[in-house]
Amino acid sequence: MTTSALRKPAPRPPLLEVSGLSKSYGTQIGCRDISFAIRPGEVLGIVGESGSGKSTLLACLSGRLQPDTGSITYDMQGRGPVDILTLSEPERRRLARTDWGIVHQNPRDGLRLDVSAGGNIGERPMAIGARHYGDIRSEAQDWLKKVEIDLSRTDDKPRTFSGGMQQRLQIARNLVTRPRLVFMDEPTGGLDVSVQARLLDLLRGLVRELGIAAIIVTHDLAVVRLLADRLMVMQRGRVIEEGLTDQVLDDPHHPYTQLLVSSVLQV
Ligand SMILES: Nc1ncnc2c1ncn2[C@@H]1O[C@H](COP(=O)(O)OP(=O)(O)OP(=O)(O)O)[C@@H](O)[C@H]1O
Repeated sequence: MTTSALRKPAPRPPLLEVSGLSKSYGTQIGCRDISFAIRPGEVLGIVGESGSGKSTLLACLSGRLQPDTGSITYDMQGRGPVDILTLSEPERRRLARTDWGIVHQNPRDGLRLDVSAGGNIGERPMAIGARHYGDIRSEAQDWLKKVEIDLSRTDDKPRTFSGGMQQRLQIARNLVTRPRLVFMDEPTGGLDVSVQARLLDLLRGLVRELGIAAIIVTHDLAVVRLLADRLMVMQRGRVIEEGLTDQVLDDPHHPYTQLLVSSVLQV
């Protein structure tokens, strides 16, 4: 056997690596000294009470907010790891269109309400070069089926949809181009409990099927229990506990995480 046959393949670099990220609003801490890495296909949950810095962190990661310090390195296809804070605005927008998805808590923030449901899904493939109308429409309809929206609604505008349908459409719009990383901000927030459960099942199936990495911000432990491989718990802008989701939830070490877990169990 040659020595090269014995050599182990080099470990794949993280898809996203965050180091020492901080953001303040004047004297108010948004998030402070956050570091973590996420690998391809991995789902990271971020939980914490209101005001703990989850949205600030997510906005910095997805390029919507400029952090004060720290670095965010993303493994770009065909280019390798780049610090996204050094990308030009057009480069960052292109990355957001091709490699990333962003699922907002309020689906109306992530949909074009006056464009048909099919058009909402077809826009992303078109933005990256798809031109054949028949193919785009049939792909849009495949996705409507996947997210359980009746095909008779293809040409209807999402403003005529229920909240749950709008959220499912937003998910289809984001996943149609098979992004490698999806940012989700309270994806089931504002929905009825029964609608939430179905949506969570659907999301879990899609994320696993497509092997997408995701960062999910929520205050709902049921969401992370079902979707996240790993969990970070935030309080007052800092990460106070992290680890495998089941480990953190079944054996929380930090008093705040213990409180969070026990308050859910008491409900
Ligand atoms: N635009 C802003 N200007 C000033 N302070 C802000 C701003 N946005 C957030 N903050 C402050 O930063 C801290 C973190 O807020 P952030 O919205 O990131 O928390 P969160 O965990 O996402 O809360 P929620 O779950 O309520 O959305 C809070 O103290 C908040 O008041």
